[in-house]
Amino acid sequence: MEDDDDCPPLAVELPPRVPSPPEQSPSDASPVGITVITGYLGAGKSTLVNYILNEQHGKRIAVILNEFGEEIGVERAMINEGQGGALIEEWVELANGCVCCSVKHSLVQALEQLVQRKDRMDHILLETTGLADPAPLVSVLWLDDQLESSIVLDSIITVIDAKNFRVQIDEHKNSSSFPEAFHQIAFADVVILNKIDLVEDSLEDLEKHIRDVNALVTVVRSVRCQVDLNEVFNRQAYGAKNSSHLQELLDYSKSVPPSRRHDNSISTLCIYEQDSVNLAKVESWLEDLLWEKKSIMDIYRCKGILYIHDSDQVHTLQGLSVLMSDFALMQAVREVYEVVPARKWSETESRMNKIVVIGRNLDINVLQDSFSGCKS
Ligand SMILES: Nc1nc2c(ncn2[C@@H]2O[C@H](COP(=O)(O)OP(=O)(O)OP(=O)(O)O)[C@@H](O)[C@H]2O)c(=O)[nH]1
Repeated sequence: MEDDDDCPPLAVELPPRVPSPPEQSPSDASPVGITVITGYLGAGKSTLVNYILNEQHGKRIAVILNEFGEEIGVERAMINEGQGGALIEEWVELANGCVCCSVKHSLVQALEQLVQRKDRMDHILLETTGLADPAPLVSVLWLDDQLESSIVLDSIITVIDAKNFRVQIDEHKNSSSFPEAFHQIAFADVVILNKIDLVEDSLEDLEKHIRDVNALVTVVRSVRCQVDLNEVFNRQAYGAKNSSHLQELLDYSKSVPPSRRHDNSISTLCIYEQDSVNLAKVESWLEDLLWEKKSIMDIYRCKGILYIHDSDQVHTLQGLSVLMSDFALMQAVREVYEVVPARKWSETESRMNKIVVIGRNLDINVLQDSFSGCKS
């Protein structure tokens, strides 16, 4: 375990600009949305950040970068703060390792610094290093008690280099491993399929590979990450109130036929159950699924709608699996899931449970049967 006291300061606090607005307590206003930008080395993450900062969208953006020790300043130097475009209110760099592995405290500290002045920003972008596994990071942003109500995880965007992805798919076609990029796709709410100017063959085929991994993801094609910014801001991918969007996604995923894949590939499956379920049983099922790992299945993420016995509310479910080793500095992050009432069932809709599961070695029979055990 690292000793935090020996570390250099991890977050750089900049002096306030003049005139300083009145300090605001984090609970004073609505939470600030945060978008996590992930993607393989060189995919175009900095290009996306620069594009967002320089577009005329009227939002004041704060950016958090994470880099490894010797690189400090490199990423920052590559970011163009924008002239007449978005205003960057704060810069915070995180040193001493990757956000996802060991610097949870400094990330929370950095975010706390930002939210102290959240009246001066509308949105936060967090650009991760290329090899980052987004899961632990997402769980910190999503569920950390210290940050609760100050920030809200808006979405995860994974930038993919279309040309490189094509090569990776071809290389892994006959092997039992899968491209690292697949892992980042599994956690994404939006995939930006970037550098399409460098690809001559079918983009549909690439999109199909992406959707085979994650049937819930929105795919946007781009050159130099020039995307419609409505795809970036206010997606509320983790919002409990976003049940109608979730419903659309679930209905969409139903229409995606399961394709033939290697047994160990990452894929999406959907569980359906008509009968109402018991909330406590569902929670214990989720804990088994996400934490205990009793089977060979590796669940990365799940999302769904629940029909809870004795409740007139549609409940939404979001779950995330994070390896214990990722939590060297964290405690009590055992159950990384959330089940919350979202809205009343309408008279016309048929009540049922639908859960999309994204993971590796998925077995629909095991998932379906074990969930059926939650019936009330
Ligand atoms: N041809 C082409 N080049 C692009 C496109 N998008 C980005 N690039 C270039 O690709 C290179 C890498 O882009 P970056 O934005 O630095 O990628 P990154 O993901 O931030 O890279 P790391 O920080 O090293 O992980 C740069 O030289 C960009 O100019 C694109 O759509 N087409």
